[in-house]
Amino acid sequence: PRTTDDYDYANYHTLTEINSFMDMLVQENPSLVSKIEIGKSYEGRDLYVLKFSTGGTKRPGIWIDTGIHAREWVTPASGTWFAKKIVTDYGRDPTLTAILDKIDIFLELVTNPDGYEYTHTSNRMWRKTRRINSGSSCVGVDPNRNWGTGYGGAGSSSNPCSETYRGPSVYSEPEVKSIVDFTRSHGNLKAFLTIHSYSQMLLYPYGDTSAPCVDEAELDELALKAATALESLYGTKYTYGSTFDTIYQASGVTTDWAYDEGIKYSYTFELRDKGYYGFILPADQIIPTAQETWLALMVIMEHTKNN
Ligand SMILES: O=C(NO)N[C@@H](Cc1ccccc1)C(=O)O
Ligand SMILES: [Zn+2]
Repeated sequence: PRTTDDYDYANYHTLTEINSFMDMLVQENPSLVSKIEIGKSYEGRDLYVLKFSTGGTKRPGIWIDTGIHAREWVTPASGTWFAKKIVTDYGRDPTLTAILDKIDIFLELVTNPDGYEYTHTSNRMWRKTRRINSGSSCVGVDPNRNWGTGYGGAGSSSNPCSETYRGPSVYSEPEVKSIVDFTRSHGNLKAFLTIHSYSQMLLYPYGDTSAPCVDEAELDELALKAATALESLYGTKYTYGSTFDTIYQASGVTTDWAYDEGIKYSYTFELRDKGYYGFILPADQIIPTAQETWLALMVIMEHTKNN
């Protein structure tokens, strides 16, 4: 495709195609979109973040990442649609325009590029990074067990062959450490949204413990509003709650870390479906999934702007 208008949002794309989408989007919208490199993956690929900003300095920011788990293809596909939606709606949709006039949005589309590439070339069901684990024939670290809060807890594994292997040390994965460093140097993120699939859930801290987080009441009420908005489009039903209560114990996870960094509005989305297709969601569900999820994201971003 020569422009982001004729990019095929209704299909899955390679890393190369997603990278060229980002470059086209920046070229077409130079006053709104820029591309930041926050680091390199284990295998040396660039870790790119799209920044959507209408100006200012040190404005509050909202972080969204997709594709942290390699096989969860509907998430970078949805993220690409989100990116196009933002540039299309700015100046047209009053709610989105009001958000972007006050807050920056940071969107990392392919958060685990080594793993994503591997799902295209070798193993569609790959989840983890592609770190070579010394002393083991098993490859990869679970980037959703490598974060600081709760690192090493019962909801993660010390076995390199496990799909929830926590890694040799906290923040060992450059894909994770790059986000940690970016977040801390930015210092003014107000929401942290990490997008996974599948299960149709909206999860807030904590995953590592059953203990409620300080802001549980507010996060729960906001999750209800977001899930209700999502369901309003196509009737897709989400469950919501703390990770520990809603899905299972998980330690060293993104959302717990972000919350403990002081980013109150920290959620994990688990997109479609509930297991019928699972990670292999048909491409004809990409746009409906993105559209309904966007309604939930708008609720959370609006609340973040107003609080
Ligand atoms: O990989 C997935 N979903 O995509 N399962 C998530 C479940 C989850 C979600 C949020 C926080 C902790 C755990 C996982 O990392 O085990
Ligand atoms: Zn996942």
